[in-house]
Amino acid sequence: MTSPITGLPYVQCIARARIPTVQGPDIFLHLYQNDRDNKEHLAIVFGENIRSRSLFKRHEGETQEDRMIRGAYVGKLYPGRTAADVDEKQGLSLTFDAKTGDLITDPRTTWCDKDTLVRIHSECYTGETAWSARCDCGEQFDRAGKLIAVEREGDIEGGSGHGVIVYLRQEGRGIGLGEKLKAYNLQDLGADTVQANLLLKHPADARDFSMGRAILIDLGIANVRLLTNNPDKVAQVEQPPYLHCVERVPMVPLSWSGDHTDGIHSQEIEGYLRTKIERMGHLLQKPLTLHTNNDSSHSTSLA
Ligand SMILES: Nc1nc2c(ncn2[C@@H]2O[C@H](COP(=O)(O)OP(=O)(O)OP(=O)(O)O)[C@@H](O)[C@H]2O)c(=O)[nH]1
Ligand SMILES: [Zn+2]
Repeated sequence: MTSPITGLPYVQCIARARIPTVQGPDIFLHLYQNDRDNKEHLAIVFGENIRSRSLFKRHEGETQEDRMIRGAYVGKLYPGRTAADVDEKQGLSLTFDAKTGDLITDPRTTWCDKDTLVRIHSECYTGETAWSARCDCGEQFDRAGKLIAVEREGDIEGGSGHGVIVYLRQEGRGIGLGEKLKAYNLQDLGADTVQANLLLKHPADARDFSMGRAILIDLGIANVRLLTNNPDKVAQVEQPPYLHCVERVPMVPLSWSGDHTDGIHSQEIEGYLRTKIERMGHLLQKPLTLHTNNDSSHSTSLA
């Protein structure tokens, strides 16, 4: 199979499951396969009615039980439920094109035509799992989930329980964990995050967001409110006429707000954020407390 949209990878959601979370709302984890790499890219979906077109499409010969096991069900699963396409308890039912098996989208059961809060997140094992204070990935991941769940936080309009975090397996801005660890050693030797990549003969940013676009389109998202500071991501989410960024929602580091006790505090994160602003064009207003390049204690002959 190839994607019907020129240039985009062909993506297929092969399974979805409800995950109750310690943060509050249930999320629906979607696992995607694609025709470009062997990685399992993910979509963390808030809202049962945001539906993957590839997941919900009827497969020839499959039973209602098969569909429930794949996660292609409406409403909520409960012991003894027999139909995937109908949730009798909630009075919900899905309909399909008899010829193609495609889901027919109905606003009573499927999220459509709404501006949707989205984060396109790239994997960061160190920041999300190993508590790294070198980068802000873990904090941004948590904040994205919180902002999608709430109605409003300060002057930011949240997702009120609807939104998507697309989780792309492009660790280390696409260079992989091994190369990122080498880049960290170069950073301890005085290079910044961009210089370290270049010294390793990688581009400053090796990522490709076409997978993210394909996944959002598969989820029926058309108008994106994108949680990011990265202007490149804003540009890369555009796939006219299918997908548009209607708003950029900034992600200001928690350590810059309030009484400065929240968030990540380390010399490394200061250098990282400073480089994102000064060398990668990130749209953040640098606070005065963030040192400039000239007073960095990291400068060595490498820099
Ligand atoms: N090569 C390299 N990758 C890093 C470093 N620090 C973090 N990363 C990776 O950078 C990526 C960060 O991705 P995101 O947080 O999605 O994006 P971003 O470009 O920072 O933009 P925002 O949306 O504003 O957060 C992840 O893949 C991390 O693994 C580093 O020092 N070197
Ligand atoms: Zn990170």
